[in-house]
Amino acid sequence: MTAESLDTLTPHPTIGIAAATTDLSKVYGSGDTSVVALDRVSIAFREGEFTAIMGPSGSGKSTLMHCAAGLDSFNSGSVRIGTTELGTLNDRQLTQLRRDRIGFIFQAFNLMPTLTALENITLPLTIAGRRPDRQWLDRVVTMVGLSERLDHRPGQLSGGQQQRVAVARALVSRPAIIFGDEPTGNLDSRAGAEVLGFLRDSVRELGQTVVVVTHDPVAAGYADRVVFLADGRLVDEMAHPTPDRVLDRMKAFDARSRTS
Ligand SMILES: Nc1ncnc2c1ncn2[C@@H]1O[C@H](COP(=O)(O)OP(=O)(O)OP(=O)(O)O)[C@@H](O)[C@H]1O
Repeated sequence: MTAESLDTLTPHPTIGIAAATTDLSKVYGSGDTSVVALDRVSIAFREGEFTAIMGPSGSGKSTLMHCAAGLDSFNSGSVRIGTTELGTLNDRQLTQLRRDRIGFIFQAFNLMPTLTALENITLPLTIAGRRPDRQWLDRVVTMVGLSERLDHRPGQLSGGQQQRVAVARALVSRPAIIFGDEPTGNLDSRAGAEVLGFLRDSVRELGQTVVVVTHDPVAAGYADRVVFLADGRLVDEMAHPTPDRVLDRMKAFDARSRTS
């Protein structure tokens, strides 16, 4: 094969990529007490793909997510959302980008207790001074099964329902990417499965890009691919994961780290 024909097979690096990091490094502290949380991590999150980030405790999962989502600063390398390099933005622009282009789902739901489910879902749009697209809002609310609960406040909803409100809130502004930090960590397995099912539906039916950090092989089984971190480095990747295969891979890492 000629170099020319090879080149035509190589996808353009920005097309179809919702977010990417290149040689991303993050160090906490300085001197003897410094910790390298991320060590030159390069990863791309393709549009319309569901990625799970896994790895042992302290391997850098949350740090990677926070840096990729513009929630945390980094020491070197670069992060982009779509074609926007985060390093070129000032604080105001970064806040705006997070608000308009990124959806967040946290373990602790982070809903406003005094607002109804509907008001919570539309809050990012209200803050941005945008009107909800009624059809889209209806589609999102129906997809997460909240049509009958829109007037309820978070305190009147189960944990699973509250997280579904958070999923709808993340989806409603049609962000370039949704980041979830242990989004099912506070839910029982049934409610967790529902929330993960909705996230997967949003990828399949709405073309949403989703990235979640998780410890749970069952949760990772909902993703299109799993990336594994260890000691701040990307060490492995698995396409079309199943919980059993993910568990086997994690056991293999554990065995290797015990013998090294
Ligand atoms: N604010 C901080 N100050 C100092 N060190 C930190 C800070 N936050 C994280 N670290 C360190 O950076 C490394 C990566 O942490 P991180 O929270 O990203 O890992 P994680 O894989 O998400 O862990 P877990 O699964 O336990 O949540 C760890 O060694 C951690 O102790």
